Amino acid sequence: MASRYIIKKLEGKVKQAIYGYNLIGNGDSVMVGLSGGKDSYALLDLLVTSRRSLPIKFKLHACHVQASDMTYRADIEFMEQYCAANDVELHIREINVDYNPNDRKPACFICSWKRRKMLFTTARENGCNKLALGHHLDDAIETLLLNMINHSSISSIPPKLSMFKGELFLIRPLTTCLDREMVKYSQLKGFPTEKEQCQYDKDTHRSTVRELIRQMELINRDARENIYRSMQNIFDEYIVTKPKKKNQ
Ligand SMILES: Nc1ncnc2c1ncn2[C@@H]1O[C@H](COP(=O)(O)OP(=O)(O)OP(=O)(O)O)[C@@H](O)[C@H]1O
Repeated sequence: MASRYIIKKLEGKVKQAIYGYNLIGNGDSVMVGLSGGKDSYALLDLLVTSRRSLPIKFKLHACHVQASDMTYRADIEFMEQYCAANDVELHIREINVDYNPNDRKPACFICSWKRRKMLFTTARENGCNKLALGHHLDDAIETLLLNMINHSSISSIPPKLSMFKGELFLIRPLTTCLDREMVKYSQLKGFPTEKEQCQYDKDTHRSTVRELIRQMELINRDARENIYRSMQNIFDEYIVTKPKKKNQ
């Protein structure tokens, strides 16, 4: 009963995001970035379910990008079986991160930049007009806080973003889903976790922000959702604007 509830709840959240943010329409070709982790498997599975249940006709592709010089390895066999059984066209691509420890940029930054580029290229080569990523609510609020702390900006990862003058849209159908819900969903559906972790898999800033959010929940147990919703409630008159310069 509890498992049925969480599955239905997430199906409802994804459906709401699809309609509420106009993420997917008739005739769309959607490519899912499939890392082999719990979030992107859950995303792909929830989109497979949406395609069956919603009156929207769309094609599904999945693309897994493997960094040949990193140790992260996903279960490719499972991916192939899942995609074949669910009418999803799978594309496996390879990149070289070519990380030099003397570089100023961390390995994760270079890897994710090259991976993103490969996802864009593969989506466009296959006529996809949407690229779906498995970011969820926790990712959105962690990014918001990190951008405030590090870049003095109020910005996050939006549910829909136009790229290449509207030729491709980046979409995030899990935008209102919580990380703990994704963990549960993936366990219930029996999705694999990655076979081998990446050797650089330690974003200490993100884990510190995660801990900070847990502390915030001690003040208000709805802190997580409230921080997310605060991006939808910006009161122009009650924020600090930039002061005018002398000659303005
Ligand atoms: N190697 C990859 N190949 C294809 N898509 C990827 C890959 N890595 C990440 N992505 C996409 O980018 C999203 C965000 O990546 P991130 O590394 O933050 O993943 P995550 O939060 O650990 O999610 P997941 O559980 O899906 O790995 C993923 O959900 C997925 O859609």
